[in-house]
Amino acid sequence: MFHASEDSLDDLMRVVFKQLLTGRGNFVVDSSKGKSTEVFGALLELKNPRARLSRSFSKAKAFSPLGELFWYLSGSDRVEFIKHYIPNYPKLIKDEVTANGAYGPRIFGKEALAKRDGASEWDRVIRTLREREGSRNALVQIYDNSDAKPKNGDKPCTCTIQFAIRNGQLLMHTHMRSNDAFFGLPHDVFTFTMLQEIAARELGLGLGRYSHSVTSLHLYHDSAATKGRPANLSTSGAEAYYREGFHDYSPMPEMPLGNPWKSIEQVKIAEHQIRTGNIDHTAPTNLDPYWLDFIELFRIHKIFEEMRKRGDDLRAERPELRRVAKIMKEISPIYRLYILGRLERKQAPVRDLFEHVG
Ligand SMILES: O=c1ccn([C@H]2C[C@H](O)[C@@H](COP(=O)(O)O)O2)c(=O)[nH]1
Repeated sequence: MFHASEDSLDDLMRVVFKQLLTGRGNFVVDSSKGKSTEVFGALLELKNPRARLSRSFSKAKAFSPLGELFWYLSGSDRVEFIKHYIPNYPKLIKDEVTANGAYGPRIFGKEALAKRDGASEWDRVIRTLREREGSRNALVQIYDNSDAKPKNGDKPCTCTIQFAIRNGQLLMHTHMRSNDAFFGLPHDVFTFTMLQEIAARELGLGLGRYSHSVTSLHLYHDSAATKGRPANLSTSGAEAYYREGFHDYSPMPEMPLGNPWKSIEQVKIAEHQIRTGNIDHTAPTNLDPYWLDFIELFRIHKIFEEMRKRGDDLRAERPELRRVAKIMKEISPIYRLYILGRLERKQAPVRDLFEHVG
């Protein structure tokens, strides 16, 4: 059994990668998704669930986990939606249209309609905890026995998410049957700890620790792209990440107090508008900056996606990059790292635009 308890996602990834790159007792497994090194039976704890975004050079990603979170919150199983944030998704699940294993419909109902009516699994869990603080019953089962039957390549990797109140704080424990340490783990820790903080706010409780157990925690071996499978550079990526050393500890800001669902609904509308082409959609001005920042990140992601699709030269892109620089000055400085990461090669020729940011 592998066990790690750390303050931040980066510290957790560091010890997990160390185990998978150099630890003892690992297995080498040849699965349908490729060869991997596996630790069988892992228990991870994140002491501060807000330290859920990597601050590294190589794994600093905010747009795709945030997109995936809002995919869940929207109760969507549409590949079109998640593809906007994770372009490889259809290849990974071998379906262009429907993600059979999507977590959102299972937690919030299809298109979150059950959530709107207070009848989703999420609402049941919240009610259970309101009725009985000591409950050990506040869980949502995600993987279902029927998932074993071949529908498409996409079987949920998460078995259960469970919440509990201890010492006045909301704890959360996720159990996964299978977790890709390089790509899946950071996304899953981000989305689940966000759900934990949403539930804590809805219940008016403090945010406790996050724990995460995995049956097969694995790191794929590097492999070239084949017809059905994208290239995988997880092992060399994990080595590069490990060589970076220790990372800055910068938790995300706290979610505003009070029931967050009204704000979430507004962000969901804005996300949909922006993703589907209304890039100038303006959010209600009474929305807390915490949530407005997410909308601006969705806007920046869309701007970059459109630029990538058009493939213009930097001169043509300059007005849009100026807009990105302006947004960057206005939102929480914690997100600058992720925006700068997206600029990559663009940064040098347009350096002047970004000189006075931060
Ligand atoms: O939330 C998720 C969903 C999928 N995976 C990874 C785990 C496996 O590497 C792969 C699924 O493959 P199977 O376990 O279904 O073979 O996707 C995750 O890490 N997290």
